[in-house]
Amino acid sequence: MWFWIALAIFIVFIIVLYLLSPLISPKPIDLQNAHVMITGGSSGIGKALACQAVRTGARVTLVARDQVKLDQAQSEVALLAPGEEKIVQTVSVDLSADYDSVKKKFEESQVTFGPVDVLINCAGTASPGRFDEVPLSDFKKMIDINYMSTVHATRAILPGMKERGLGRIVFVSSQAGQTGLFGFSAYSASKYALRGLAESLQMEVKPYNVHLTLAFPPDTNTPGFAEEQKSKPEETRLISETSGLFSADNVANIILADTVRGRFFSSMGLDGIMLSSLTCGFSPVVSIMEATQQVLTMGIFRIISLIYLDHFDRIIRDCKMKRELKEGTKKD
Ligand SMILES: NC(=O)C1=CN([C@@H]2O[C@H](COP(=O)(O)OP(=O)(O)OC[C@H]3O[C@@H](n4cnc5c(N)ncnc54)[C@H](OP(=O)(O)O)[C@@H]3O)[C@@H](O)[C@H]2O)C=CC1
Ligand SMILES: CCCCCCCCCCCCCCCC(=O)[C@@H](N)CO
Repeated sequence: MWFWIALAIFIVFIIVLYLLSPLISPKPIDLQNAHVMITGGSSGIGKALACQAVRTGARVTLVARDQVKLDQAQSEVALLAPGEEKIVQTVSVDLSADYDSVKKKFEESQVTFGPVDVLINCAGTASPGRFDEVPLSDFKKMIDINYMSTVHATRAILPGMKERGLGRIVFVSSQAGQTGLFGFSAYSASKYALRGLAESLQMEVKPYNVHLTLAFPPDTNTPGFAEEQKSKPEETRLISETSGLFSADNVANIILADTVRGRFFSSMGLDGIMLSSLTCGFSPVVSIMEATQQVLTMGIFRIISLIYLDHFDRIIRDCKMKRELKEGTKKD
């Protein structure tokens, strides 16, 4: 009897929350004719995001350093929107270097395509390795490319969004920006930095109807991923593999859908969703449903995480043993 009363109260509670959700969720934005600027748009997840944005009717600016790769991506993406009108343009700039040139080039790109409605910060790179083997310069490189590029691009675009009282900004972090992992010391730190930035900034810009989305992809099949596989410690590879390998299209579709809805977290896959709930901390709330789910699942996800942590420790122990055995037989 009491069980059924409790269950009924719980169901009513969930229904009330569900009805209240629209009160705190931002209004979805319309991508039709919107100007979407994508850093890192010439490759991998960024290029897949550009394709998806164009399919939904947006005009897209691709930003990266290498003009050859940009031109190649531009023609690929433009094929998706047959017609006379130019819907893809490129900007070649090193986002990590000099803010003034980023600002100038971004201003020029808005003369032709209009003010940026959605800025997606996807430019980034990973150089995995053990803490004491990664070149010291790579620690700075990760901060410059993964973090400072995002600061520069966002700084150049945000004033316009605040003035118009409309905008979406995406930071592409990583699951390695939610938990530190073997071999990702330099990379993880730069991706965690994005979270601090996103939470601070979201609080500042919410009154201007600007919404941030922080995306946490797992391993994703891209040229960047193929490159990092070459130097990745075996431990890092095995640990990352638990979360699966996603296609760039799959990741891009989820990020874009969450951006349109103004969700703060964008995660993919079961592990990704569990990890986001577990590590939601003090992050902004945009949906009561999401908040309820976080509250109800946090404890159980912590228990599950202990099993994962133990599994990761075993991987690391086994790899160490295997290496020592190999070195031992070499000496003999
Ligand atoms: N692939 C994966 O497994 C995962 C990736 N991520 C993150 O997603 C993002 C995209 O990754 P992915 O698609 O694999 O990467 P790719 O290496 O395939 O593409 C990276 C893009 O960023 C651009 N870029 C790099 N540095 C700069 C710079 N200084 N200034 C301007 N543009 C730059 C590159 O162009 P150019 O070199 O010409 O400048 C390219 O367009 C990254 O931030 C990555 O950390 C997160 C989780 C998993
Ligand atoms: C309830 C708790 C669930 C816990 C699940 C934990 C799963 C951890 C797997 C982490 C995978 C990290 C991939 C990083 C990808 C990346 O950023 C690089 N490829 C860089 O390009």
